[in-house]
Amino acid sequence: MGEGTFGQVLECWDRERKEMVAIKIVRGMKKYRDAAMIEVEMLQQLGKHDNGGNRCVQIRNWFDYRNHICIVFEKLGPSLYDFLRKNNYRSFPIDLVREIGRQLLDCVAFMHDLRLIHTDLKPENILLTSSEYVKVPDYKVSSRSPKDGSYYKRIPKSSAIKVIDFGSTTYDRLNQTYVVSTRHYRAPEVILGLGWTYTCDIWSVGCILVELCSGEALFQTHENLEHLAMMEKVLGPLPQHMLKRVDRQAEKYVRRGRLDWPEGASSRDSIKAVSKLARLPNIIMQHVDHSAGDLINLLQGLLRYDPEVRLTAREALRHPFFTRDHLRR
Ligand SMILES: Nc1ncnc2c1ncn2[C@@H]1O[C@H](COP(=O)(O)OP(=O)(O)OP(=O)(O)O)[C@@H](O)[C@H]1O
Repeated sequence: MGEGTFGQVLECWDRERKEMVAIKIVRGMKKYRDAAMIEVEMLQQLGKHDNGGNRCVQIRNWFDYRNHICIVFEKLGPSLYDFLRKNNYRSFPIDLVREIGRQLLDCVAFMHDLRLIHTDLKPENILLTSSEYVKVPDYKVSSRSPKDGSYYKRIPKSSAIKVIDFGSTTYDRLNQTYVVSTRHYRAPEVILGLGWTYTCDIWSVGCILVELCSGEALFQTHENLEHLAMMEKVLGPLPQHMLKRVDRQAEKYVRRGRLDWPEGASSRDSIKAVSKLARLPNIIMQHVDHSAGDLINLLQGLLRYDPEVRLTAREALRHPFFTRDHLRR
């Protein structure tokens, strides 16, 4: 069902419970075994508190087989990333983004209440609970080639999702500075070495929601300076007080109190990639017809540079994007 640096996930038949399950078979090396045992502990901790078990993937069991830790999970459907990819990176309808966003923030709020930080939220780690989908006509097809079957786009039948991959989940400790998150979803305070906490998950949620609306990752980059420049293009200048406190590693990205851009760029292509990005409201308005105003306002709260004033998961859940009566409009 999936593969990664950790090992493989296989679809299996549980003969005792008579159900399909997903078993993560972890590589035999010590560092992967250790990480797997932390994941088991986190999953058990989450499972104990997750009433109804519909936020995080449920662990059924685990065992050690020929030096491989094997974790047995309930079987879920495709990841949001797999779904987008098979759909030729076509965006999700806004009402689906809202339902997914609500569940994702509910899961993050639940984890944060338990003093846990996921640190690796991304579309690959959010699974639809069902693989079923419907095909609907795609009205935005004109600019795309129809050879990939693209007169239709897929919409999941159910919006139900669960979060997976608790291998990097950690308890909150003051001022952790090691690098976390997968690049595209990494918060500015992590890149700048300013120390991070719960709100690094909130930044990732902001990036994920934009991606679901547009179909493409917001910050497609592999370099720190280019990444920060992309953030400034989409969200405006980084605050002075953050640039002043950067650590030794990140000093090279700052000159005279501002980002060393475009002077420090590694290539012309890099400058081009940054300059072709639009401001956040424009990105959203290109893809969303209704509720764009509410969504933009929510995203501006989730993607605040200063982690101290970034929305918490509970605050985000109270935002009008989620609470307004959308059916009555
Ligand atoms: N319960 C499940 N049901 C269905 N598919 C699953 C399940 N758990 C994992 N998968 C699939 O296996 C993939 C890898 O699983 P997971 O993310 O837990 O491993 P990982 O250690 O995070 O791998 P990496 O860090 O390299 O991404 C997932 O992206 C998903 O496609």
